[in-house]
Amino acid sequence: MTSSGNKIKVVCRVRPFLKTEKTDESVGVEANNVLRVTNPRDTTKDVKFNFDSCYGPVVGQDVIYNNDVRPLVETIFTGLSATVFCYGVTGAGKTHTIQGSGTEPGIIPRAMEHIFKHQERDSFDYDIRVSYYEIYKEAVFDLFKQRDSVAGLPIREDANRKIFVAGLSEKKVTSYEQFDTLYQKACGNRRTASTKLNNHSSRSHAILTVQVQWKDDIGSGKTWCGRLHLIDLAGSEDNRRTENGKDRMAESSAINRSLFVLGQVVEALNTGASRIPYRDSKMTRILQDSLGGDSLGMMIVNVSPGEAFLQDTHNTLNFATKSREVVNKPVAHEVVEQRWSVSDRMQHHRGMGRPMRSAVVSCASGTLAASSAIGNGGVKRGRSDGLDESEGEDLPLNDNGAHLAAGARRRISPAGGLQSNHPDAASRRPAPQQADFVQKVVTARFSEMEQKSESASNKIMERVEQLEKRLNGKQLDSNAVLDLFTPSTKLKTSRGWLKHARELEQAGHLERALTHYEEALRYAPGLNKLEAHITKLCAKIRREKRRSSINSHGEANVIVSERTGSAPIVENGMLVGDGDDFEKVSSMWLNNGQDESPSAGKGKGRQRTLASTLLSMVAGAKNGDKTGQKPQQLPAHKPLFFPKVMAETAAATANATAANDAATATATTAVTAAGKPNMKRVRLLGDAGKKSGMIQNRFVNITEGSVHDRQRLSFGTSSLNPFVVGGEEFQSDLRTRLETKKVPVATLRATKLDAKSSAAARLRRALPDPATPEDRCDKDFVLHSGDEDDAEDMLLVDEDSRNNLKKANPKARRGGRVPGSLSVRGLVERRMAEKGEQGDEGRSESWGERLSDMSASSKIKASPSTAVGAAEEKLSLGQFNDICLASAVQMINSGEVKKIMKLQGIGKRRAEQIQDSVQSAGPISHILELQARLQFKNKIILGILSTFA
Ligand SMILES: Nc1ncnc2c1ncn2[C@@H]1O[C@H](COP(=O)(O)OP(=O)(O)OP(=O)(O)O)[C@@H](O)[C@H]1O
Repeated sequence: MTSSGNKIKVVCRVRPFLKTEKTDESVGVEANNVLRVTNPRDTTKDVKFNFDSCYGPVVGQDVIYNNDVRPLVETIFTGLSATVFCYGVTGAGKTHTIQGSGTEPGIIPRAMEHIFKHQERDSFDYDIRVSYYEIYKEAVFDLFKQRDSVAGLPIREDANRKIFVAGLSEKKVTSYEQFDTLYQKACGNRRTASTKLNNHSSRSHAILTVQVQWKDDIGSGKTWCGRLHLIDLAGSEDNRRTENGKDRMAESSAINRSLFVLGQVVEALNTGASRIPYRDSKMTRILQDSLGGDSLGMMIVNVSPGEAFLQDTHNTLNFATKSREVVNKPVAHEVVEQRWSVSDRMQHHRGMGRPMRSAVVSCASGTLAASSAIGNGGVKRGRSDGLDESEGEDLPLNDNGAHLAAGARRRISPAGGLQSNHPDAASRRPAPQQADFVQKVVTARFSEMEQKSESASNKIMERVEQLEKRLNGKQLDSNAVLDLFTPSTKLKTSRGWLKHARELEQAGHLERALTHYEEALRYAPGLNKLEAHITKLCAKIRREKRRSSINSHGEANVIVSERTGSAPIVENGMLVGDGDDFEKVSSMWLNNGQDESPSAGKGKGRQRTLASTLLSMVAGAKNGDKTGQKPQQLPAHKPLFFPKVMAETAAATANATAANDAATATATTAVTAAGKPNMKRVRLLGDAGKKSGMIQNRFVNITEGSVHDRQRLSFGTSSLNPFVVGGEEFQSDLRTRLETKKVPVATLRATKLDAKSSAAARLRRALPDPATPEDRCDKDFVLHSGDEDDAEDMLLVDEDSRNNLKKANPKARRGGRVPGSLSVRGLVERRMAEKGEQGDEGRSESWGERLSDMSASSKIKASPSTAVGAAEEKLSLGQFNDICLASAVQMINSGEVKKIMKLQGIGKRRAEQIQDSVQSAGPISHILELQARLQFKNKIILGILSTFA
């Protein structure tokens, strides 16, 4: 016994070899308390284990009982609680030890006999009650009731934090015979099955609780209550050896899990952990008082002999050794008359009838005086299980798991009933001379408790009243409900959400996990770790979304993130914000414009133009548009990636009569630049010099839908590639990054030339052999930049490569398009050439007309559904290219209402509207417009948009 409590007593028992087993010397008892076991890792060596007692195979049931269990049973007559549990792997002899057989009765029958004999000897009037239940697959079942008719019973905690099984039947027993009848019947209800390792294997943990209650009518007049828990744990199983089928496996995993938790509880108790995981399994919850609680605890470790079980034996003994360190603080329990408890009040308030009126108060064992007992008036209930009166009286438990006893009154000397051999028994035995002192302590504690519970009760009542008022006034929102929860309920709820969140996260459902985590935080605000995890998870979700939406040009498609944010957030160089960020974004641009250095006067102008465009876009979006459609609601809870905002701006500027080319170009360029995860490009826009201007002109052409400069126009490749945007600083930065290979390979790879293109292959051959695939990507990227001049301007091609390029592609020298660049324009040309037509290179021809022309070409027109399918497939593979674009546009232009309906998941009328809208104008601007106005969700549309924007 330590100064602060009692260590759990650990007793080891080795069962004899069974007839079917091969005998050996691997396990043996060396002394009364030393067990020798062959080391499973090195069978030439032995390992020795020390326990309070060790019993070999020939030791009978009576020896163990009399030596170790009897003293513990005696302690219940001092108002203490005691627990004996058998632990070990399957087939090690737990049931034999605790239950025994007809010829060799185990601890339960011996303890009951002992209790009744004690009663006979004693002049006290003991009220003895038993309950017997099992935990099968994490559900509690009453073994005194028929298995089929009962559902799992809940485990609860009473006002004194005592664990009890709610609704469990309790039988009053007055003789051993009466108990035995009940017990034998109940044993038949227990789940057992035959496994390879045990013909009669227990599939559940079984707990018999004996409660002994008496009243001291001579001394203090108090009622005392002692309890004995006798537990047969199910054995841990190695399923490879048991060869369990599906049903047995399910049982086995529940058994193993609860035993694992038991191990964790012991570990936590030994290491002084702040949280002891009692609640992680029903079994540990029930054993809570016996493990580090206020019961006296004894563990019987059952081991099987023989080499075949060496590893199991070793594990069991290691666990048992650890368990020896667990310290309990036993207290004696007094049953007191109690006023209405908090839960009683609540019950009454809810109209659930009268509360019970007794409670158990614990007293530290060292200070408690022994009390004589006289039964008081009891609360009886009619029989519910068909048993006759002689079989035991069935009484309900109150919230505290206590009963009022009934019976005659007799006198006994306080210590008279104690015949303990237990070394600590004397010290725990209450001293009569301390009775007054104890009485005072108990009274003081009780009145303190009463006050506390009174004030808690009042608070709860107040809350309930508030809740009712609000419910009547229908003012209840979820936060109000939250207010009404007690802190512990909040914590429990939070834990529930957390548990689900973790499961979801593990299963890869990140977004659902996130909402669950957020719920958990709502119930338990201020959990820093949780907050940090949520932030991390958000970032992960965004990253994954971005990754999955990189198109073939390495550009991020328009991404709709589910996270909201009050301000634009820069993450990985990408701006993320919610719908309300329109103004913020525009003002940011405006500020940028104002902040431009004098050397970037032009840039400043552009920035301002862009800002005002954005503002007009915002106004347009908020006030509705010319078409008389309903004002568009900016998605409050659908945050937008920055590029989308920019894309909408581009659409607005393209359609606005007041918008000029410069504004359009700036907006479009900005869109492109913003679409890349490098905000430097955006900042550098103001510095863009001649080159930037040239590029802008291209955008003007593209956005306006006319072809000014065919030779320079190359859709979806270099012209739209943000890498070409920017001034010297950006370019040199890019070059450095390329040299150090820090440019994401995916980005570069996405711009790879079509391998089937012979022209591309020719060019590739002309270049020095790239050492790595990444290198090749670099080169391809360069080659695809449009022409040799562009490549040079971008500083991405070294001198040699440039010369090779010139040699391989004489056209490039003249500023012609690089062969193999499969642009839409190229396709148009090709189709026209096939048809024997000369393309009109005049400025008057609109891009829309050309695209329609192209759509009319047989290959694409032949099968619109195939084209759309191909587009979708390409998109899903991240290979969106010009052909996809053309196909998709063609599909929309072809006016297949049903297809639009299907793709957009919208109604027929809406689809017709879209079709009309598309048909009445050039495709590109309208795709953008539709995107902005109608909020297309389809990935093809988003793909198209990102290609243009
Ligand atoms: N001390 C003993 N003396 C004689 N026979 C024993 C002893 N201990 C165990 N046995 C026998 O060993 C076999 C397995 O014992 P038991 O069923 O008690 O194991 P268990 O640990 O309860 O297994 P499970 O966890 O699978 O229920 C039984 O046939 C039992 O009679």
